[in-house]
Amino acid sequence: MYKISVIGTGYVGLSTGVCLSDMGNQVTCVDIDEEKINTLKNGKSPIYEPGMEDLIHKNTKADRLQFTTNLESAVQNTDIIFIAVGTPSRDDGSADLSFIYEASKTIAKAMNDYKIIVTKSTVPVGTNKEIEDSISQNTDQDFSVVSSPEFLREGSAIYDTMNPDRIVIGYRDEQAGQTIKDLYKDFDTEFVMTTTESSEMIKYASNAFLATKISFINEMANICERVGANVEEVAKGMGLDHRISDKFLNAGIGYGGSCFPKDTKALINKAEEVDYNLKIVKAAEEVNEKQKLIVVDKLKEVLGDLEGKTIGILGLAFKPNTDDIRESPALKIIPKLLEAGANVKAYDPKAMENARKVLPGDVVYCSVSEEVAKGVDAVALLTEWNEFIEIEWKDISIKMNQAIIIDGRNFLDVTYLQEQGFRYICI
Ligand SMILES: NC(=O)c1ccc[n+]([C@@H]2O[C@H](COP(=O)([O-])OP(=O)(O)OC[C@H]3O[C@@H](n4cnc5c(N)ncnc54)[C@H](O)[C@@H]3O)[C@@H](O)[C@H]2O)c1
Ligand SMILES: O=c1ccn([C@@H]2O[C@H](COP(=O)(O)OP(=O)(O)O[C@H]3O[C@H](CO)[C@@H](O)[C@H](O)[C@H]3O)[C@@H](O)[C@H]2O)c(=O)[nH]1
Repeated sequence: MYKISVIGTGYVGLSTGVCLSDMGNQVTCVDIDEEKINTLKNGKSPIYEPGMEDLIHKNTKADRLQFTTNLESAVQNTDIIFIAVGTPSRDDGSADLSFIYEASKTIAKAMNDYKIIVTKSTVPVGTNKEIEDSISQNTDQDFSVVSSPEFLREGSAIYDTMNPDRIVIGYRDEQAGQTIKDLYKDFDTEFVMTTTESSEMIKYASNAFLATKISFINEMANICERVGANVEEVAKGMGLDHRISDKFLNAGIGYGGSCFPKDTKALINKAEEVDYNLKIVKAAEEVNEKQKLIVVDKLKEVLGDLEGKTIGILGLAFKPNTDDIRESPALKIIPKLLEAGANVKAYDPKAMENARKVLPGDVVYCSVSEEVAKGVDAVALLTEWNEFIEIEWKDISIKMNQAIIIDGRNFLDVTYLQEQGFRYICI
């Protein structure tokens, strides 16, 4: 049993803290956001993540998990400190590391004996070394810094934390690296024991590769459309080759979320810093930006001028099973539709509260998906929530001005929809 504190209660911090406590460790989760900590103290999760609240209840009840805003006392009462604060994009694409350095400084000043500090946040190559330097400038205590990037996906954060494909541990101090490995000794997984620099690069290279894979299949989709091929069948045929694999070959309106857009930008920025032109990742990003707006182009193709037309949007989150809307394609598509003079009605099972805070005020939010269809000229599906499959499309078509569906995620059953009289357009 280890005494652990986790700094930051976002997707990564909360999943790390909750899972480490479920594994029998004593865990204190810390955040500077009092509202989040109060929510957590009341047994609620500040983010929508399947299974999260159950684990919060179970482990707080077992007295293994607590929440606080007091970073100093959390540091003093624990031996291993995970940093899981945000590393958002700056305007130039570089990673904003101010939360990392702020947290490192506070940790250093509070340290009362030897600590292992583990960086879970995604940080550019070289940052762990800088964290080490920053801490040693602010303490006389002995400590080790270990890099252990996180690979969880939102929407399956608990499952991914408990069942990782690999655990990467970058270290300078071998014993500290082994201690972190020991934390996960019950996991049946591969451990990559490496330097902090390689560990940092593994995270960025993985995200950049996955983003590139998505942009690649989206470009294939765009060619397929022009030559009469079906990208779904092309992806299936490609994916059967084990060297390619069928994962991350779903064509659609591009990737969003809090990681791929920000991490590709940060990697490009890092490459520029060392005088290297990262052509492939730049192209992946460029393709992705264009891909998001394909829905608008398709709506214009079928409806002509969008002025005065009403569009129903199904899905606002950047992917299903999350309420996260960071970099969601919906945030690009909806303003474009409004700019073109269209009226927009929208529904998302979990993300409407977050969307309301950032989308223009003239979007009309609906309480159920069926309401979105009433009186619209077309429905555009932007997130593949399972509940959209169960919609009684037959009853819906009669409520629409025109029975047109643009499926931005190639998700719905084309044969069934065409049988119901829909004009079905996908990617
Ligand atoms: N979201 C994901 O799916 C995911 C997956 C893998 C890696 N990552 C990486 O993990 C990091 C965290 O991502 P996230 O989405 O969980 O972040 P987030 O932005 O959702 O949450 C970060 C939290 O840290 C808190 N915080 C900031 N400074 C603090 C301080 N000094 N003390 C205590 N709390 C502080 C904030 O209040 C916030 O609640 C990022 O680097 C991200 O790139 C994210
Ligand atoms: O075939 C695919 C797969 C995904 N996406 C899109 O790609 C984005 C990202 O999806 P996903 O990777 O499932 O979600 P994230 O939660 O952003 O997770 C990614 O980013 C995290 C943060 O770094 C990493 O930890 C994860 O390993 C990595 O998958 C979403 O908009 C998806 O709609 C596609 O368009 N096509």
